[in-house]
Amino acid sequence: MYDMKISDSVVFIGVNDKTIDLFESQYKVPKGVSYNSYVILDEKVAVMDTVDKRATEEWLDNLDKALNGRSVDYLVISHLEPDHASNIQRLAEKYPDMQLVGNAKIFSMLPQFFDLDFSERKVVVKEGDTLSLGSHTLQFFMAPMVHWPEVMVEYEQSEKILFSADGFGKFGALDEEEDWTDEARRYFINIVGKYGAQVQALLKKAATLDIQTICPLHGPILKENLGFYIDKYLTWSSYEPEEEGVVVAYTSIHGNTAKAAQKMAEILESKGAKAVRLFDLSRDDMSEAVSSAFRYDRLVVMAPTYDGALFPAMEDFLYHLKVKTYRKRRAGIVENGSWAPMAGKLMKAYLEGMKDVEICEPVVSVKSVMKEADVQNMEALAEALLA
Ligand SMILES: Cc1cc2nc3c(=O)[nH]c(=O)nc-3n(C[C@H](O)[C@H](O)[C@H](O)COP(=O)(O)O)c2cc1C
Repeated sequence: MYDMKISDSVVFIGVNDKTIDLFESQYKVPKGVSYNSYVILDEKVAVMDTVDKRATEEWLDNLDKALNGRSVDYLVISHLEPDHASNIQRLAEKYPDMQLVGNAKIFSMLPQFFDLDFSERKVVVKEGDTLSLGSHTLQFFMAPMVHWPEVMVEYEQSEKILFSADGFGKFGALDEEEDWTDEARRYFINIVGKYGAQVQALLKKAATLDIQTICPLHGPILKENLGFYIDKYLTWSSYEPEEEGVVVAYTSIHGNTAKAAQKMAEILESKGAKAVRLFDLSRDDMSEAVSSAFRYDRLVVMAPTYDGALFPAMEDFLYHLKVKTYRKRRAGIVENGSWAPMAGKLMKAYLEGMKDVEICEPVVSVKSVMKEADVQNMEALAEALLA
């Protein structure tokens, strides 16, 4: 269990969800996910975001315990995505005197989600505004498109805490301690990855603050070695590769491209590739393949032709890379086909549409079963990739 203690006045009231099958209906979360929420107990009491509707009752219990009979003065809404905002109306009904704190965009979007008149209960904040709770003061910073348009983060000045919304979030429930980086990367690349420029803008603002604790809306509270996490975010949001290495992402209907992919991995290893990660896109986790493609500086895509098009899992993979604005990397292509191979041309078209992706030659064209000439061509491709 991660240590989620912040201080006597700032209390974690989030909930683990270990029964969810797919986060956002597409990401496998074998270790679950947490919906984080916090309460600040001062002269005034502020709740920092709510949780998913899957976690309402446990969250309300946690809140009750933390409040110890007190009432809530403010609900700070940093983000309207339902995994954090589902309980706004429930809390507003429970505490009729509670005011809602958000920016103009939040209040313009709020009626889309809830059928309650909040007009008399709004505290509208903008960039740099502060809200005093007593000895604690919240300062608000707008973070549009990280990764919804209304997002803002809050900095608590006395304890130097950044409430970072979805920034610095990680998959995994909090009773399952594991390395932060892989699951935080998978979360970032797949969910926030398209918005690198907006994340960079937020990091610039954060750099002006003295931050001692980061409280995200998913995953552990970050208390030590914050430079490490911020560095990772700087890298991921700038689309720079994190490490040298090659992702070999393949699809195969009958196993021949799979064999060629295995051979490609062996060739790359024998030629000194620092790391080689092989992904069967039909079977391995797609979000892991996508985040690995961003982790390493080189990629080989290998796929058979399927009804004059790409095999669907490869189409899906390249679509994800395109949407997440994959760039600044070196790539190789191996196609397969038995009568009119098209996969190479189609994969090339995807990669050519991406910024600063250098496509290495030769594009290897296997005709059904890999032959010695194909191996030689793959060796030449590996050399060009690793050059
Ligand atoms: C349903 C289906 C559609 C295919 N469509 C094409 C095609 O349009 N053009 C082509 O050259 N080969 C086509 N193929 C053949 C495969 O691309 C080819 O046999 C390839 O070697 C399969 O590689 P694999 O063993 O890795 O699945 C098709 C195969 C199947 C099963």
